[in-house]
Amino acid sequence: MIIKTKNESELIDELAKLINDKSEEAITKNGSFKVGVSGGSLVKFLSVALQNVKSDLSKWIVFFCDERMVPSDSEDSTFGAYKKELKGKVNLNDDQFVQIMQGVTVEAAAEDYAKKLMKHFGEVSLPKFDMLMLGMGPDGHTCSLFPGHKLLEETEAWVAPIGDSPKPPPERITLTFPVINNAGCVVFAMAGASKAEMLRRILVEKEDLPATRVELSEGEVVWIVDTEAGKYLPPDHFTK
Ligand SMILES: O=C(O)[C@H](O)[C@@H](O)[C@H](O)[C@H](O)COP(=O)(O)O
Repeated sequence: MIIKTKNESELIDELAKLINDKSEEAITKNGSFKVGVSGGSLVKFLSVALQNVKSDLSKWIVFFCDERMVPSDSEDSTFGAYKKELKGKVNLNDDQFVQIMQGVTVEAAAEDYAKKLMKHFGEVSLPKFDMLMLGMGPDGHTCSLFPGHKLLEETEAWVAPIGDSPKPPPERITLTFPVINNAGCVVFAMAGASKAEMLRRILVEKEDLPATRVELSEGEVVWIVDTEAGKYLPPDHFTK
């Protein structure tokens, strides 16, 4: 589903509506909302959207779709960015974020994060997130899954280490495609002209890029774009 909005503020409203629906559904059914978040521009969108959701935030468990191997007080830390942006605005405690282990190798951090997922999801064949909020970079990457990288072919691990990320910092951990594509819902929220050409290549040309490979086995992928980001998409591509 592709939703076109006039501007960033409308985009944030649509994102908030989707979060309300998905979190309410999950909390009613399972008593918690297990959601994965990315870094980048999403942090700012969420810091506004979450002020307008009616969801019971105390029932949220927040995971990272990818995270950089840097201390949380580093400017590069996604957890650090959320702490800074949400502070005083959104009622999510630090301990509701499932954080990655720092000060160890990327391999050890990925293994530890997979164990943390197992603790929350049980010993299932694949964890099922209620929702993943993904970003897409100018090269079509999503999470820390970059074009042409061997991690695109990962079929076993839930969480993979990456030591050679083309986007700095080089050391990160990331969810893998089997986990991403098992989610109940994925949302990409995109604003600005810098996303327009890549969105066309992904959604119209369907070029084999990481973001194109996000295809859920059961749930729905929702793209929420503003006018600028969606300017090269044909009108018949929009659901709304
Ligand atoms: O570690 C990262 O780099 C981010 O988690 C990444 O996956 C992000 O979601 C995209 O790069 C999009 O970032 P923007 O929304 O800022 O373009």
